[in-house]
Amino acid sequence: MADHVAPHPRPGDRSRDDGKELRLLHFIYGQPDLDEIRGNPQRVLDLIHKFEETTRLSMNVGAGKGKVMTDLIAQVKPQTMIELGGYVGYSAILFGDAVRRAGGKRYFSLELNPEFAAIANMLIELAGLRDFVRIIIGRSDRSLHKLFTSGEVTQIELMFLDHYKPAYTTDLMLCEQLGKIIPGVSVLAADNVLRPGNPPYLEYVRSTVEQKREAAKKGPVTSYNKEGIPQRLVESFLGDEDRPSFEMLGNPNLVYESTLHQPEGLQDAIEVTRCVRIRE
Ligand SMILES: C[S@@+](CC[C@H](N)C(=O)[O-])C[C@H]1O[C@@H](n2cnc3c(N)ncnc32)[C@H](O)[C@@H]1O
Repeated sequence: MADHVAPHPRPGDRSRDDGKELRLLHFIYGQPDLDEIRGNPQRVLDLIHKFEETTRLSMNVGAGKGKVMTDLIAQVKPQTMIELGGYVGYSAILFGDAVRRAGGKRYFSLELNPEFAAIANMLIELAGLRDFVRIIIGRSDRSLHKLFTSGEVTQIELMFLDHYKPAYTTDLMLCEQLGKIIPGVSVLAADNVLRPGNPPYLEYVRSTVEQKREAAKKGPVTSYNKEGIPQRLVESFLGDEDRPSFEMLGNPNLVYESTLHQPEGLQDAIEVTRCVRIRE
């Protein structure tokens, strides 16, 4: 391995490099009734929940917010869904299965950490979703750019944002400037907008066209806005010094309708944002 390649997980990653993700894989593949689990997404998810009774994985979207998403998937019925941040595959299995049941064709899971991606691939295979869910390893902005420029993805139908918190806004701006956010089609669902919180993203998707046009006068965005995002998250995954891979212009003329979906009893919520029209 070239010595300039940073190891995964990087310092600050919340996995704390304690091997719990590998222990999860052993726990699941060590089940005596493995043949009955094969091809059954719910059984794999149940085993992840069981593992979490003793070892907290901490980064899964979880059942409560997961239900918000599976309801949304049943309503939107995307042909293609993209998630930013796959971790060990919990959301890819839950949402990939829901997209398939809703008649969809493909689920892309974009994950930075190749070790997490390898584990997720093994669990997705066990769940019987190998031909449906594709994991793409790398940083989300470059992976999105490649998916768009290769023509594999022509528009955002439903995108789940659950990765490096400061990159939520810039990744959305990248989709906008490449013309992939389509009025009446594109829906965005962002996790962790209350806990730990993502004020720059909420401000962006809730601002008016006038406010965005005003902000755009300052020129392209070349760094991450980290205001109000807890420092431990700013230092996770990409690190405090990191910058977006592209200059982000966005498209200030896109009009969004954005609402918070907070399951009862949870402190966190998912922000669901629909692009409704474009202002000329
Ligand atoms: C909160 S976890 C995702 C949990 C997953 N969606 C679930 O609910 O099962 C965040 C993941 O995003 C990944 N990540 C962080 N920054 C990223 C980036 N810039 N591009 C792609 N993945 C990233 C991390 O490695 C981590 O696995």
